[in-house]
Amino acid sequence: MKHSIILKPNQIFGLILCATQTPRSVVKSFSSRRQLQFQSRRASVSAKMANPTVNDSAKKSITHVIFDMDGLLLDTEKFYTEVQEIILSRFNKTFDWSLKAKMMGKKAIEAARVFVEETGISDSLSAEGFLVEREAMLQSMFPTSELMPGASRLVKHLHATGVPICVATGSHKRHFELKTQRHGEIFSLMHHIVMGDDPEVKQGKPSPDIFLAASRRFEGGSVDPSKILVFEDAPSGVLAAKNAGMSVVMVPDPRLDSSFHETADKVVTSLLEFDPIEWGLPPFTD
Ligand SMILES: O=P(O)(O)OC[C@H](O)CO
Ligand SMILES: [Mg+2]
Repeated sequence: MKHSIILKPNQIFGLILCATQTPRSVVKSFSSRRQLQFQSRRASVSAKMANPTVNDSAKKSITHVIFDMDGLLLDTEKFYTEVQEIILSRFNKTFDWSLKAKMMGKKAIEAARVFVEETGISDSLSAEGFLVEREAMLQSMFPTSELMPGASRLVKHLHATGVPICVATGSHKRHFELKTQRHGEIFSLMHHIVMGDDPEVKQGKPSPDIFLAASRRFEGGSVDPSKILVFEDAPSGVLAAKNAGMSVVMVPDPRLDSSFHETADKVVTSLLEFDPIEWGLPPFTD
């Protein structure tokens, strides 16, 4: 008897993109279904292709936590927005949140390609040229980075109660150093930090590379992704966590279209709103 598999158009597109961008992940995709979420219409992140929300018993099995950095622990997304607005104004164009949603969380060169192509300025400004142009502005802004509300409280709480924590950021090392120079106390509590220019991070978010690399570096070796809770602000980051088989709490900027919320297992307006009990983690005592 013949068997046939019928895929929807967006699933076919997702598989093609997986095959061209992340061959290692494609192998996993057929057993997990999650890879089908990898891409969507117009190569942007889609919240419509959402995973089912994790059930209560899965939530209670969380043992480890991974934090995103830009826009989640640190209020640094505003710097990227500002320099992109400045550069686009030279071309009499405006920057908006639909473009922001496609760029945020990604590795610099990957976000840069999205920027010049989506705005139609690639004939005048290359992705590499864009990165050079914005660099001086960013270097002056990053040292002023501030923590997001609730970041210090949550990181200190998890560390104090013995929950292993780490950071997985698309930001590369040079920028990481500038952004965190006033926040050594918080970042020193992390067991490890994986950055976008790490050799194990072949593809930026929404590839699962960075979260899987982070999961392998905890004390005692590789941690089962189903026991890991990720905190993210970006659509590409939420998708990366789901592609890695992890649970994810999203803390989105209120200007981000709410359709991007659907992929997350939980959405909170601020880290202050997060309740550890819901995930089987030690309760706050303050
Ligand atoms: O959100 P992060 O920490 O992965 O950083 C990604 C880029 O550096 C900024 O969008
Ligand atoms: Mg982020």
